[in-house]
Amino acid sequence: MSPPPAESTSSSPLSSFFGVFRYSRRALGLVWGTSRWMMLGLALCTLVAGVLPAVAAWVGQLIVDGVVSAMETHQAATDPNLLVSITPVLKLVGIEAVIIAFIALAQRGLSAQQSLLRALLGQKVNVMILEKAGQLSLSQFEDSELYDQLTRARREASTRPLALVNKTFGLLQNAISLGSFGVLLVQFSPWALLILVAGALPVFISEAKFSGDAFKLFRWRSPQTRMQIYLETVLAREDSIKEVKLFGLEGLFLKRYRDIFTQLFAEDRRLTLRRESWGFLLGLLGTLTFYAAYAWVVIETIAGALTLGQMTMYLMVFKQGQAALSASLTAISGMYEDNLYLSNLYEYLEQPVEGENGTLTQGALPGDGLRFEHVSFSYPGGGDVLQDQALQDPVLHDISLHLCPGQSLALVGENGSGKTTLIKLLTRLYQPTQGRILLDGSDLRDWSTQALRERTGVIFQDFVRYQLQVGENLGVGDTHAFNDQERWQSAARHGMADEFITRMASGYKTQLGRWFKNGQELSGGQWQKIALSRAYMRENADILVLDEPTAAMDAAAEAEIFARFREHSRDKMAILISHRFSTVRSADLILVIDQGHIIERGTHEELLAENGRYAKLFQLQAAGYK
Ligand SMILES: Nc1ncnc2c1ncn2[C@@H]1O[C@H](COP(=O)(O)OP(=O)(O)OP(=O)(O)O)[C@@H](O)[C@H]1O
Repeated sequence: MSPPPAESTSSSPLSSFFGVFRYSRRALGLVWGTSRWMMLGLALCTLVAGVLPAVAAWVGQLIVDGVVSAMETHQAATDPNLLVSITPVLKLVGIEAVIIAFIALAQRGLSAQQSLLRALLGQKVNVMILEKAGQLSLSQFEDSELYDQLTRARREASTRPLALVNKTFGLLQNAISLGSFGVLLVQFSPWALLILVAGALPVFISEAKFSGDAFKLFRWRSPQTRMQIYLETVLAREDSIKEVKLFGLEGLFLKRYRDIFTQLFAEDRRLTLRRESWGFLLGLLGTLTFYAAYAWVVIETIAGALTLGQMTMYLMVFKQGQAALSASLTAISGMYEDNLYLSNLYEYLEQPVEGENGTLTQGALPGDGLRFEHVSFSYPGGGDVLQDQALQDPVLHDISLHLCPGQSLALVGENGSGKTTLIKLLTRLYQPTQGRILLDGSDLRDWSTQALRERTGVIFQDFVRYQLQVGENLGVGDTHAFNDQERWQSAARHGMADEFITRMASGYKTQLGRWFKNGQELSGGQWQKIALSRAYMRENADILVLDEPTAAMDAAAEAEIFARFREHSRDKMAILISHRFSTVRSADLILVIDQGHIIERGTHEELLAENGRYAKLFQLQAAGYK
C-alpha cells in the first residue's frame, strides 16, 4: 500500500480541514451550470423546510396554552358554550396542520429535485471525465497513478457533487431551523443554547476525523480496487473467458479476488467499528445534556416560571434543536468527506495536457517525405509523465532514415526490438527523447495534430474490435465518413473484406461481437481484413503503416492483400512491419532492427548479398517452408 499523500501531513490539521472545503464552491457551480432552476427550487424548498418547524413549535405552544386557558374559562363560565371555547384553539390546530402540510410539500420538492439533479449531474460529470480522457496523451494513459485517479473519479465522483450540494442545502436548512429555535431558546436562557451546542460538538469532531480516515483508505487502496475490477473483467467477459476456462483459471482468479476483498474488508471493519463506537460514546454526551436540560425545564415549570405551553415548546425545541444541530455537524463532516472525493475528481480533470503547439498543415519542403534524424527514445519511467522524471532504458538508439513518397519501407527485427515504438514516434503518440522527425522538411512537433492524423493511416497489431456494426467498424477509420456506405464498400474491397461482409445476413449493418443482440463473431483473419479496410478509409492519407497486418491470414489472402496494398500505395509512403519475409522482400528499403539499433539496411537482394542477420533469418524461414 502506498504512503498517505504528502499534503495531508504538511499543513496543520485545522487548515487542511478547512482547505478541503475549497471544492464546495465548484460543486455548487457545477450544479448551477447543470440546472439553475432546480438549484433555485432546492434553495426555496430548503428555506421553507428550515423555517416552518420553528413556526410549528411556536403554534404548538399557543395551542397548549390556548387549551389550558380555554379549559379554565370553560369551567369558570356560568353558561359554558363549547363552540365558543374551542374555536380559537381549533383555528390554531388548523394553522399547524397547514404548516405541516407545507413542510411535507417542501420535503417532497427537495427529494424530487434531488433525484432529477442526481441523474443530470451524474451524466455531466461522467462526460467531463470521458472528455478529459480524450485529451490525455498515450503516455499519461500508461501512467498507473493517473489511471488510478481516473478509476477513483469514475467510481465515486459522479455522485459526490450532488451529495455535497444536498448537504450544503441540508446544512443551510438546519442552520435556519437552529437560528429560529435559538431565538425561542434564548428567551428561556442563553445557557440552554450553550448546552445544546456543547452536547453535539464531540460527535462532530469524531465524525470529521473518521471521514478523513475513510478517504485516505479509499485513496491508498485504489490499486487493489483496480485489480479487483480487472479480475471481474477477465472472469466475466467473453473475450477472455475462453482462455480462463481452458486453463482452469476461475478458482485461481476468484481466490485472488476474494483475498483482496478480505484484506479491504478487514480495514473497513476496523474503521467502521471505531467510527461507530466513538460515535455512540460521544453521542451519549449529547443525550445526557439533553436530559439535563429536560429536567431543568420541568423544574422551572413546576416552580411556576413557565406555562405548560412553554414547557411543551421548549422540550420540542430542545429535541428538534439537538437533532438539527447534530444533523448540521454531521453534514459538515460529510461535506468534508465529499470535498476530499471531489478533490480527486478535480485533480484528475486538472491534469495538464500536452499543449497543441503545432499549426503547420504543409511542410517547408512538400514532397520531401519522412526523415528520422538521429532519433533516440526511452519510455517514461512512471510518475507524473509531464514533469521531469526518470526515463527507462532507451528502446531506440540513433535512428536515421529517409522515406520518399512512392517508396515502401519494411521493418524487420525480433520481438521487442522497437519496431512498433518507431511507429508510435512517427504518429506522434510519443515524442523522441533525442533527435527529430521531419515530414516534408518540417519537424513533426510543428505540425497540426489534425493535419498529421489526416495524412497517416495506421493499423497497429492490437487494433480494436469494436462491438458496433460492420460498416461502423470500417467508418471509424475516417470520422468524416463514419456513415458513408459507399466509402465503406470501397474500403472493404481494398481490404478484401467485401466478400465475406456481403455474405452476412445484414451485410454492412451486421452487428459484430457478442455484447449485443444478434451480434456475430468474426475469425481472426476476418477481423484483420476489417482493420486493414479501416486503414483504407483514410483516402487522403499518404503515409500508410501496417503493423503485422496479415499474421492471421491464409497465404492466398496475404499475397492478394499485398498486391493490392502495393497498388494502392503506389505514390504514397508505405511502412510495413512483418515477421514474414515473403511480405517484406518486395519493399524498396528494409531496415533490420536489433535492440533499438538499425544493424542492416538495403533491399532484399542487397541484404542477402551482405549475408548478415537478414540473410540468416531469411534462410531460416525459407528452410522451414521446404
Ligand atoms: N508503453 C510502453 N512502456 C514501456 N516500455 C514499452 C512500452 N511499449 C513497449 N515497451 C518496450 O519497448 C521495447 C520495444 O517494444 P516494441 O513494441 O516497439 O517492439 P516490437 O519490435 O514492435 O516487438 P514485436 O515484434 O513483438 O511486436 C520492448 O522492450 C518493450 O518492453
